[in-house]
Amino acid sequence: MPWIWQSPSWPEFGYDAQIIEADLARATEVIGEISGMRQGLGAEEREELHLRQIVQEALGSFGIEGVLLDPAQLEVSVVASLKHRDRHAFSRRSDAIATLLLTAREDHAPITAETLWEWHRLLFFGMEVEDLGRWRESGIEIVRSATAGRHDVLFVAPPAERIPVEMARLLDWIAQEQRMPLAIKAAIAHLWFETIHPFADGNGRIGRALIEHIFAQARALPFSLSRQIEAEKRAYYEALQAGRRDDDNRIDATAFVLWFLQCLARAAEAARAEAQFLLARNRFFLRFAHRLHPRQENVLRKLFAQGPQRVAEGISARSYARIAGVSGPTATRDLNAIAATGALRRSDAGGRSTSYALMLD
Ligand SMILES: Nc1ncnc2c1ncn2[C@@H]1O[C@H](COP(=O)(O)OP(=O)(O)OP(=O)(O)O)[C@@H](O)[C@H]1O
Repeated sequence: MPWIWQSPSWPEFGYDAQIIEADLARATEVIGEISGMRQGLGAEEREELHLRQIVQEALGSFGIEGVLLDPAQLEVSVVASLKHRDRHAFSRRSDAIATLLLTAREDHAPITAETLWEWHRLLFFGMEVEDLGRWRESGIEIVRSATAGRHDVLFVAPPAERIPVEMARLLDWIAQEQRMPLAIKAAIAHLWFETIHPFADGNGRIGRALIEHIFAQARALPFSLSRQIEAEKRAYYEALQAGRRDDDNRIDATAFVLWFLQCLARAAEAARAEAQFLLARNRFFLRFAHRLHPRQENVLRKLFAQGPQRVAEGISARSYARIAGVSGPTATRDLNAIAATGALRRSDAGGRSTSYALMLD
């Protein structure tokens, strides 16, 4: 079977503007809403959201099989990278990943082959991988579930000797293309990059960093898209396959572009909920912190750190005692004192199951 890169239309990617129109409008609208919400945050809150975003992205999408990234370690690395953006000496993999993610989002220089090689070195910092920091030197095929002796070849990428020319053409297109809506440009660049599959490993992750980089040319995405792609991996793979239809004189990428825009909107909606939660938390402490004992505030902050679901469950004397490291009677006394400030409301259940709801506005 001839592969798409063997077609005479390669690499003329196109899409049906009418089919994607509504989804493009939706994605643009919700991204705009989040950017607007961010404008309304204080500098500290914005920095916190940014930090969370990078950490989530790294955790959700930049781990390596079998080598888990430690969230706390990663946070330290991201904070350090945010403070010293030009640093080049790392001792840990999490430092290198944090630098990769920040560079992809914040470096406005046109992307070159050297940039991508550098990202590849950062991605695999401290690890032994084939063709580190350069294009792959052997062939690659993408297979579906390779079981002993049998597998379906989904796609064969272009041979290694074509990569320098193919990548030069893609990078040139990224530099030149100015008219296309950014979200569509990012989708096509990603699809094109994955079709070339220029590295021996890490093509998914570098391709996702490329998306962030393209958005950052105008305005960095105010949330993590990689995390959403990771959560929808099966549909993503199908969209990659479906988004390369040979259509006489062009490659019809409509199916992939459509999926990408919808994924973008879902990521933005999740980010909106997170930002709203953060704002509600800040308003909560603004209203009540001055009336709380430091231990009480500390327990409530720990609860918020566990996310919206945990906060919605409220807190019992038992969990308060565990979090604060105090006895049951002290926990009950503290909870009643907090309830007296109006920050908590005691549930009617009573007895051992008594729980206190947090009074968010
Ligand atoms: N049919 C396909 N054609 C082209 N590219 C594909 C296809 N299916 C998957 N891909 C891409 O290949 C990536 C996997 O390639 P590779 O293993 O080199 O990347 P990775 O970064 O190590 O993996 P991951 O994306 O799972 O983190 C997928 O993330 C996807 O972007």
